[in-house]
Amino acid sequence: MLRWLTAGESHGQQLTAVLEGLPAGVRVRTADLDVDLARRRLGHGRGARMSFEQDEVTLTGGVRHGVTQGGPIAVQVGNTEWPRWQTVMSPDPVDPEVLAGQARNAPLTRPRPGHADLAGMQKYGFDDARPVLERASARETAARVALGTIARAFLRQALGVEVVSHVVAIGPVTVPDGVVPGPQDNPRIDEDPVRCADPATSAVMVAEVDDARKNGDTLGGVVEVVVHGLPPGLGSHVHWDRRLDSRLAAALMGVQSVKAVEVGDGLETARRRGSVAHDEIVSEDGRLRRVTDRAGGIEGGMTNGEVLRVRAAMKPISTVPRALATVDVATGDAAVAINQRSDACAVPRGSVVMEAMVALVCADAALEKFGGDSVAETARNARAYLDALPFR
Ligand SMILES: Cc1cc2nc3c(=O)[nH]c(=O)nc-3n(C[C@H](O)[C@H](O)[C@H](O)COP(=O)(O)O)c2cc1C
Ligand SMILES: C=C(O[C@@H]1CC(C(=O)O)=C[C@@H](OP(=O)(O)O)[C@H]1O)C(=O)O
Repeated sequence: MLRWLTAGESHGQQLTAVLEGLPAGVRVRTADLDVDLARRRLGHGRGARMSFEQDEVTLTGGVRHGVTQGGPIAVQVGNTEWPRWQTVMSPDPVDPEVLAGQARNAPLTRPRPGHADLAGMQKYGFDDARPVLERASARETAARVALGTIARAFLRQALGVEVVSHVVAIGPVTVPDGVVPGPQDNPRIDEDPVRCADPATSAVMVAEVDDARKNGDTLGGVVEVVVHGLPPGLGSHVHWDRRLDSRLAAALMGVQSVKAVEVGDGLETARRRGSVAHDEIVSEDGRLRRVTDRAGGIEGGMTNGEVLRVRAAMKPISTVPRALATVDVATGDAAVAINQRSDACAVPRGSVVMEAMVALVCADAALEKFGGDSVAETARNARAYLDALPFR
């Protein structure tokens, strides 16, 4: 079983992530993590913080000379902004007089509709939203992306699997049907300002983001993660919580701002008749193949050997510059919500986070099926399984 956990606050000293259960022998370097962390900071619509802050990544456990050792893998992602926050976010008590002189420490009492502020303050009995937003913030996704890079390296080296993603909608602007990136398409998609695989749609998306920003507004959208090369039979049809679709949905819904997940053609499938909703099976040169991939590569909660496709819908950012109505909980008076700097649209960055979550879940499902204390053993077990498949 693969397990992972993150700790750390948005303006804290660093994020910490631990990944446990990965076999030995996976080749991964700090520079690989840097690449994905840099991808997570890009995208038209990103906020100011993305340009001035850096992710300082350090592998502090489980990897030696560029190879995993079988033990828990620990990663730190340092915040280069820490020197400006070290008083306000100090883990140890600070002289109240010093703290009082810090504008940054002023209590945040105007909760943002759509953010975690109010519910978190009520739940924990805080009179300041600071501790809530510090942990609710999607800054935490940097730690998940770092772990996702390691899971992706395992999938590639054990099974030849590639995880890619693209933005399929920003606000009302949607890519045409049938745009599905190939296994090597991530670098090309990374070059697009909104990580859209269709250049014509990308231009309209960029204009939509510009228009929202000009009007003091924010946008959400939909990303699709596509996984090439998964063998059939990952996941399970026998228990609800072992189904791969339920695990993917939970992992994607666990990303800040995700409000819906679709597998394959998802909601559209529900509107179709059965005769045009499924993927018919044909035999070609002695191999079984699907004519279409409407199911997104999952049937009965298991991979079916086709390309896996899952979509996650992100709501618009809740720190809306044209601030929303709220109540100042310190006074009970009507107010406008906290409105600091914010992304206008985080969907392109979000797609890199969703890739990481899908890579982690697929790696977990692969280890459940094939096991292995070394990546070579996992690969050997997978090959033996594939060679013995009764219907290929
Ligand atoms: C990559 C990414 C970047 C985000 N950036 C912001 C942001 O700049 N401002 C903001 O208010 N929310 C941002 N969010 C969304 C909030 O973190 C999220 O809405 C909040 O934690 C409440 O959780 P919920 O939307 O799941 O209910 C971002 C989300 C992601 C995935
Ligand atoms: C820092 C990151 O994203 C942050 C996520 C976020 C939120 O509320 O989720 C709010 C913003 O932070 P701040 O309010 O300090 O400007 C984003 O910049 C990051 O992704 O690395």
